[in-house]
Amino acid sequence: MATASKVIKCKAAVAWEPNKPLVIEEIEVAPPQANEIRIKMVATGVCHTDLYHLFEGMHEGGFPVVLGHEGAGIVESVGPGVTEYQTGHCATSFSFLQRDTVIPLFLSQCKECRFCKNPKSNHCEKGWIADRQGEMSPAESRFTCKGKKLLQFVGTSTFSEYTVVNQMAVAKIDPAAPLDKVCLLGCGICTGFGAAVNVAQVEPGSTCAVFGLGAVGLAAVMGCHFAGAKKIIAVDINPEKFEMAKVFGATDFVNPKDRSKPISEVIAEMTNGGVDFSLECVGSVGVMRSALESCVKGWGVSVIVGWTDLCDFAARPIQLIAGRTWKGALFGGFKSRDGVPQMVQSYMDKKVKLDEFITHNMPLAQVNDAIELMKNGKWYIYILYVYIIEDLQTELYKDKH
Ligand SMILES: NC(=O)c1ccc[n+]([C@@H]2O[C@H](COP(=O)([O-])OP(=O)(O)OC[C@H]3O[C@@H](n4cnc5c(N)ncnc54)[C@H](O)[C@@H]3O)[C@@H](O)[C@H]2O)c1
Ligand SMILES: [Zn+2]
Ligand SMILES: [Zn+2]
Repeated sequence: MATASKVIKCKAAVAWEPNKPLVIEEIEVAPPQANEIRIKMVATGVCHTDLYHLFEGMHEGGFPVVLGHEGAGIVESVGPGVTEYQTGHCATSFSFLQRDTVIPLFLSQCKECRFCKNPKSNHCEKGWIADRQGEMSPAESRFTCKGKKLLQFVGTSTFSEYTVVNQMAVAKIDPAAPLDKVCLLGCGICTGFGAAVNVAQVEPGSTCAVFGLGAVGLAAVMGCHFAGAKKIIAVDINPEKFEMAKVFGATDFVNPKDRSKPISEVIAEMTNGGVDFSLECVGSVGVMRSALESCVKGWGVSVIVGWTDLCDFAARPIQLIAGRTWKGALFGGFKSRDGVPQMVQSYMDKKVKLDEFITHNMPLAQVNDAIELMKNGKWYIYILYVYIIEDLQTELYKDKH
């Protein structure tokens, strides 16, 4: 491969500092080192966690950084020690056909640590998250721009045409899967769906409430429906989200702004004392409490999915003594390298929806428009690296679309 072992110059959206628009820059991407894979990105989504880092997180050491962490791409080259991922050897433009298609992961699965070996957890202790959670990026990076090191957000950085990721954080997927859809499985969809199916373990015939209807919450609604819940109450302060929630299986809709009572009381009245399962997909400590209080005493389970590391949260001990369980879930409880290819398969088998989450297609150059749309609650945003797709569409996508 002509680019292997060489520094690649390409475009990336750089966040130089918090609260400022991203800047499209030419960056240098170093070749992969031992156990690393350099990936040519094809498509990426935007997740609220990117916005959280840019506008709210206050991670002083977290800039300059290349954001983006739910993408899909093609293996361009691999470093020493990488044997499971192929780059192909054909020099023609058709060489992409022979290369592995992959989804980079913010959560690693080394398959060797005690957490990876324990089926009860998906918290690998080898990835960046183990000791750099406060900064949201590993200390090392393969990116530079104008002589400065750029951090790789959560070890991935999908707002770049190329990125380098450790093989323990890369999922190899079905090469027939459309990358411009399955990229969404890199974060939000697995997070919400798995929180319902793997972590809450929603049961057939049960009642559920999902708070927050961004991509994560909509995926949680889809998970509740997949698991056979009979009543799924969708809660959001933006009523425009309800039509979309219906598509994924929501049966009832509550806008807290229309109610004078606490939402937990409204839900208790709708469900004879509270739901069996509730999921918080907002990232607000007040909503977390409300979701817990919306669960029925005795057996109700509430799962925290929304992300915030800036505040403490509170509840009365009696709420747990009364038999409720309060849990949290990272990446929907999926062991990442095992779970993502399985979810890709579920999409290919039409068991989970992805296309319905996509509201906008944009080139990387419009990344700031995408961020604005998401800030304004325009559902899910999806960025397409059109210039790369143009290269590939006659190869990868022929006869498939
Ligand atoms: N735990 C994990 O592994 C993980 C992974 C990815 C994302 N997240 C987090 O999940 C959360 C949701 O992500 P997203 O991309 O879907 O975000 P989003 O911004 O698209 O959606 C959030 C939704 O919550 C609604 N909302 C705001 N305040 C509300 C309130 N008081 N009551 C009800 N609804 C309210 C908004 O209108 C919006 O529809 C974020 O906090 C994100 O950081 C967690
Ligand atoms: Zn995310
Ligand atoms: Zn591990």
